Amino acid sequence: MSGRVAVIGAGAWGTALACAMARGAPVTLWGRDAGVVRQINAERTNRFYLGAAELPGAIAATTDLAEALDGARFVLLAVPAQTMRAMLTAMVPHLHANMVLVSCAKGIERDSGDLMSEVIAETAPANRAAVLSGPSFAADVARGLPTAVTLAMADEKAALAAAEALSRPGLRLYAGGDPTGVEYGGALKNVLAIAAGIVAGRGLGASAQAALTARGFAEMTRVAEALGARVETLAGLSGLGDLILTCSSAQSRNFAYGLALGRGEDTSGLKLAEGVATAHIAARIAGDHGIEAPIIAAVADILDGRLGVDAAVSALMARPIRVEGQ
Ligand SMILES: NC(=O)c1ccc[n+]([C@@H]2O[C@H](COP(=O)([O-])OP(=O)(O)OC[C@H]3O[C@@H](n4cnc5c(N)ncnc54)[C@H](O)[C@@H]3O)[C@@H](O)[C@H]2O)c1
Ligand SMILES: O=P(O)(O)OC[C@H](O)CO
Repeated sequence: MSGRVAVIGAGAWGTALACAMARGAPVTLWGRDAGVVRQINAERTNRFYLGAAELPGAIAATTDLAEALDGARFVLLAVPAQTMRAMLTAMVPHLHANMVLVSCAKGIERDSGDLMSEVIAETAPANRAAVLSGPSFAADVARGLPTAVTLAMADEKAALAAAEALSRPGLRLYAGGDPTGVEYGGALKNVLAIAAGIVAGRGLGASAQAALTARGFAEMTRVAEALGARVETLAGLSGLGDLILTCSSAQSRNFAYGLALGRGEDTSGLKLAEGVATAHIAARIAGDHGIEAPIIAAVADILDGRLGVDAAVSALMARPIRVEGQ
């Protein structure tokens, strides 16, 4: 399976993915902001989102959706999760049934509780859906640093063909047949990274941060498994791999958001932290299914202003003693 690639969304992740894809073939990059598109084409930079990184000449940026999608075999969707449905709806008139739509966003739709693959299935039912997720900072991928992520589709053989077609020097794709697990891994790690940032910002120590990450992994696995994911998927790149990355680095915008919360700083004006929009719906889904997810619930309560950081930490430490792994 080979073919031209279109990337939708000229923010940090879309531009970084376009850089990687351009190492194999020409790529079109759609952005909604004419100034950003002009800068990419004329100056080979996207300063607001990627600083001074030099972008390859093989990227053709455009604000015209029809032009971006024309002749594309793979369409990489790199817009925020909460805008995915509107984006796809605008794309529908320009789609052909042979295009594979690859969600590269990490989040759960706030109003519906839908995963991005479900949003694709609902808005573009004639197209095959794939999800791409794993430990990958845009700045690293744009520079061509070694990165490995998972591409999952319901049909694992199709996923393998797509992973082969989209792997590039520096960007290695593993194939998977469990899109649900890959998506819950990517979405929930953002919520847990906010929690890890809070712990760091409050100065609670490296031991607490490690404990939070390990218990967060248990929680993420429990939630995803109850919703149909395979446990081994969560132990892979898109679960554990991404959790380790984002729970340990202030380069993560979700961690940075939590850091500010923990320090009592203003969070307005910070860059996109997808976990903020996902926390509440993730906590609700867990509650509706009777799944214990105390860290996710605490993050939702803190973000909604129902609970202070110190009270949340005390409540987590005071939970009944239980057997680990149950
Ligand atoms: N940045 C990363 O390192 C990274 C890595 C992996 C996955 N992701 C995921 O990719 C997704 C996008 O993140 P990002 O880092 O590119 O965010 P970003 O804030 O850097 O860029 C978002 C882009 O989406 C555009 N956008 C915003 N609202 C839109 C709308 N209503 N319609 C169309 N376009 C809209 C913005 O103009 C911008 O170009 C997120 O789900 C994120 O979790 C990001
Ligand atoms: O900056 P974050 O927190 O959105 O994390 C970026 C990527 O998801 C890391 O894999």
